[in-house]
Order: sequence, then structure tokens, then C-alpha cells
Amino acid sequence: MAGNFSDDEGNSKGKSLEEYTKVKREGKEMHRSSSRPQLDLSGAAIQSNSEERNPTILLPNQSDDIFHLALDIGGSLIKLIYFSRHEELSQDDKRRRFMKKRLGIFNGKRRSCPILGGRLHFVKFETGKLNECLDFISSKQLHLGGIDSPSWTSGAQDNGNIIIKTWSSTPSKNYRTRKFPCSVLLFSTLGSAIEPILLEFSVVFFDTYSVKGKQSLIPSLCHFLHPVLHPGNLLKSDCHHSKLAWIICLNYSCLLVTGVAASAALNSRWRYLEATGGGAYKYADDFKERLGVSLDKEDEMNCLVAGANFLLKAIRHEAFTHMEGQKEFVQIDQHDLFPYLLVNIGSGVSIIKVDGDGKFQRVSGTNVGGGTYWGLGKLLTKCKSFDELLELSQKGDSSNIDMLVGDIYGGLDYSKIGLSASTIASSFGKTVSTSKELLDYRPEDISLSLLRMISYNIGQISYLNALRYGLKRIFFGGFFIRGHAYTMDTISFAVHFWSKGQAQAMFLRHEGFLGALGAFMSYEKHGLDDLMAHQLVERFPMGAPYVGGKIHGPPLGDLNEKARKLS
Ligand SMILES: Nc1ncnc2c1ncn2[C@@H]1O[C@H](COP(=O)(O)OP(=O)(O)OP(=O)(O)O)[C@@H](O)[C@H]1O
Ligand SMILES: CC(C)(CO)[C@@H](O)C(=O)NCCC(=O)O
Repeated sequence: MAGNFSDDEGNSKGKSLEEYTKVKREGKEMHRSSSRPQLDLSGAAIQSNSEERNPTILLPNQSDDIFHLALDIGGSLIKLIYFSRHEELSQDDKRRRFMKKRLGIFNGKRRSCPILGGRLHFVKFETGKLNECLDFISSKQLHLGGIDSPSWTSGAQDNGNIIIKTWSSTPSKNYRTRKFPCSVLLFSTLGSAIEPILLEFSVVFFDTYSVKGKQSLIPSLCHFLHPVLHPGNLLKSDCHHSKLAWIICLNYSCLLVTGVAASAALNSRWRYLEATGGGAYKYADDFKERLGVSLDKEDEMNCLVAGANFLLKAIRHEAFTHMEGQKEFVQIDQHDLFPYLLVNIGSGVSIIKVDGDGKFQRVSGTNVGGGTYWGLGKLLTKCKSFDELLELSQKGDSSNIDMLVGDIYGGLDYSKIGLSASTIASSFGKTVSTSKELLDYRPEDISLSLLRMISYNIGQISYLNALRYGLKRIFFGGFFIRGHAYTMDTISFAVHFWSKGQAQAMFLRHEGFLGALGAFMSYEKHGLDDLMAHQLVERFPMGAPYVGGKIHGPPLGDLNEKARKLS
């Protein structure tokens, strides 16, 4: 086990990475606008039937128009969360909302629009197939604000001959559409129907990628705009987030207003996506090149903890125990949540002691994790997918491969130390004393042996860390768990067995999305403390992302019996 210990603030990243994040963050803070739309997590609830995996989360009170999309790009999987509205907006409403959103204009009337509500969607991709993820984002236009965004934003083409799209709520201000040999993303005029104060106000965005080397075109563009925009009225130009935004004022009398709006527009973060995980660093250029967006890098441990805290505090029936095939939801008292141990089983395993919102310490980790099961399993069984490997395990008998206590003790229990004859003494140990080759073993048995070895080991290490800090509750996340009954039972068994029933293993329905949720919430550092218990309303029947209630594989043993023998 390679242990990574953090400092007291829970900062486990290497210094250079941290500095990099800090620099980015400082840069980002400078550009943050206080008038950005707010994320409202109150009343958040799972919305699904019990069979659905990765159920959507309803945000019934979300009134501001957000177009959040967040990513957790891990070693094995990319997890993506996005928000969508309930209802179809009219074209007109969409335009209004879109422009307000772009400009960050709310005039303090954030709550004046009707409550619309929406949903959080959870999607995953293999990290090795990044393009599928980029295609998905692109097809849904999630990086531009989602499918709700006005259709004219998609008018941009890549061939260098982009149509300048114009729009105005007043017919008299409908300018001609002209083609320019450069990529002009937006040209819009806001009319009085949107905000009286914004009458005669125009915004032009240029894509600097395409404009690069074509600066000479800008004067001709201005010339084109001349009949509408008096020359010399250029208020501000700035290069921000790789886009060049020009705010052009039509009317000197609204210079001040325009100035505010201009800075709001320049400060708007719509070209940023919140992202966490190592891939946020590794694949930043791919996002930039394919989607033209920057990734705002959030610390992975921070996000895991924020995501777990949100789920545990705000979502009823999120956490559950799983023992001997029985699943039971756990009622979490949000005022009595801390401290707890969070074990995230991704490719590798992070073990985090959580003491509060933003208060945590990564106390340990192990490189024997989900990637180990999938990697070794793939090599040994030739399985083509993780799910295939997991499915194989359900038909396996690991006693063909594992050396059991009974194999060593001639079929007897070693009851003095609490070990039954069926307890695994040594994973894969039986293969040593036979002349069998790899191909002589059933892939089903190999898969089950591996699964038991890794799950049990993680359960045991987790318990030892819980013991280190006197913690009784251990929450397990990460996609290795996959809602798989036998995996959860094995982990629970290890925790129960070694703690003599004192510690409890619990699982989360959104197990693999903790980091992505944390990244999502970092759009707004929304304090969860103001989520009152009465707001946590359950609206829909729900169930865990759960692969069957039936347990496959050999019995894990009589837990009570073992615990009694040990005590
Ligand atoms: N479809 C899948 N493809 C690959 N692995 C899967 C799949 N489904 C579940 N897994 C398991 O989930 C693990 C990855 O889990 P998760 O997405 O939580 O971690 P990660 O973020 O990719 O890794 P890390 O946090 O270590 O960078 C894999 O190692 C594998 O064991
Ligand atoms: C390196 C991370 C944090 C990347 O998610 C994860 O894979 C992990 O916790 N691995 C275990 C590393 C260790 O502590 O030995």
C-alpha cells in the first residue's frame, strides 16, 4: 500500500499542481461576477424508479437560469453532470434568458422569475474514449448552455465563413445578415422588450482563434456596422478566456450602463467548465481545441468531499447498507454526520477523514483498487468490458483458485482465531500447488477471486483507518462498486468482521459521481448549512443504482458467528 498523507488542510496534491490551481483560481476570482445565476439545491431529491441507475436529481426550486455542466475526468472514467430545465421555454423566453445569462444581468431581481425547476443528469464515459464525451457535450451543446440555448448560437460554422447572426426584439432593429470571412460568433441587439435600460446596446463577440491573423478584417467589420454603430463608439475591447469581446455602445447616454454590462459580459464564465480529476489537467487542451472551452480545475479531494456531503445532507435515501444481500436505506441526521470516513474506490483508492464541509484530510490510499480489478481481470480473462468481467464473477467459484483455511487445515476451522474452514487464507494461493495453466482455469472463477481479493482488502484497510481515528461510519464511493451486490457484501463483511460489528459500511446511490457533483457545486460555493431538514422532500419513488438483489458466489460466512468467535 502506498500511503499518501496530507497536511491538516487536507491538501494532498503535489506542490506544483497546487500552485497551478492557485494561480488559476486567483485569475478566476478576479473575473467572477457577483451577479451570476445562483444554484439552488434546496429540496433536491432523487427522481427515478428503483431500477434506474444513476438516477437524476430533481432541483425543484432552481429558478435562476443556469447552464451548468461539470466533469470529473478520472484515470478510468469521465463522469459528467449537467442541468436541464423541466419545461420547454418559448423561443422568445430563451433569447431573453440567454442574453441575460451571457451578460450576467439580473438587476437584483434574481427571484422575480417563476420557479421552473430542473434536473441533474449523470452520464459517464470511458476516459480512453474522450472523443465520445466531447461529441456528447457538443451534440447537446452543453458547453454553450445546453439545448435550451438560442438556436442562432449554433449558426457558427468552422469553415471560416461565418454568418453574422443578428437579432432584435424590435423589427426595426433587425439588421441584415452578412457573411464575413472570419468567425463571428454573436452579434445581437437587445431591444426594450428585454430590459428598458439596455435599449440600444450591442455586444459583439469574436472568436479569437479564427480572428487570429485576420485582424485586418476588424476595421471592415466595423465599417459594416457603421450605419448602426457610430464609429468611435467602441467602449472596450479585451481578450478574455481566449475570446475577444467587443462591447459597442450605440448611445452615449447609456455609457455607464453599457460599461457595467460590458464588464459583466467580459467577466461571465460561460466559456469555463468546472472540472476535477487528473484529466482536467491532462485533457484541458482537447476541450479547448474541440469545444473552445477552458477547464476550471477544482481539487479532486475537495470535490469528492463536497459531493459526498451534499448527497448525505440533502438527498434522502442516498445512503444504504448492504449485508448478506439485504439493502437498507440509512437515515442520515445531517446535524450528526461528522466525522466519517469516505473511501472512494476509483482506479485507485482514496481514504479521507471528513470532519465538516471543506474540512477533511486524506489519511490514506491504496493502489489496489478498481483499476487493479479491471486491469488484472482483463489480462487474465480476456474480457472486453468491465461489466462483462463483473458478470462473469457471478457464475464463479473462487475456491478453485483461492487457498482456503480448510485447504490448509485439512477441512477444519481454525476457530481459535475465528477463522472458518471456508475463509480465504490466501487469494489465488491454490494455483501455486497445481500444474494447471491459466487457460485451465475458468474465467468466472478468476473474476470472482479477484473481486473478493480486492473488495475484501479495501474493506479491511478502510476499517483500519476508521480505527485509527475512532470512526464508526465508513461511506464507500467510486465506480468500482457499480451497485454490485457481491462487491458491497464483501466490503461490508470485511468491515463488520474486523470491527467486530462496531463499524458500518455504507454505500451511495451516486457512488461514482461524488467528484463530479463537487465540481458542479463549485460553480457556486453554496453553503449547505442553510438546507433545512424540512426542505429535504422526497417526491418520487426511488431506488439505488443497484445490480440485482440476488447474491452470486459463495457465502461470505456467518457474520454473527465470526464476530462472536472473535470477541
Ligand atoms: N464501464 C466501465 N469501464 C471501466 N471501468 C469501470 C466501468 N464501470 C465501472 N468501472 C470501475 O470503476 C473504476 C473507475 O472508477 P471511478 O470512475 O470512480 O474512478 P476514476 O475517477 O476513473 O479513477 P481515479 O479517481 O483513480 O482517477 C474502474 O477502475 C473500474 O474498476
Ligand atoms: C491518484 C488518485 C487520487 C487519482 O484519482 C487515485 O487514483 C488514488 O487515490 N490512488 C491511490 C494512490 C495511493 O494513495 O496509493
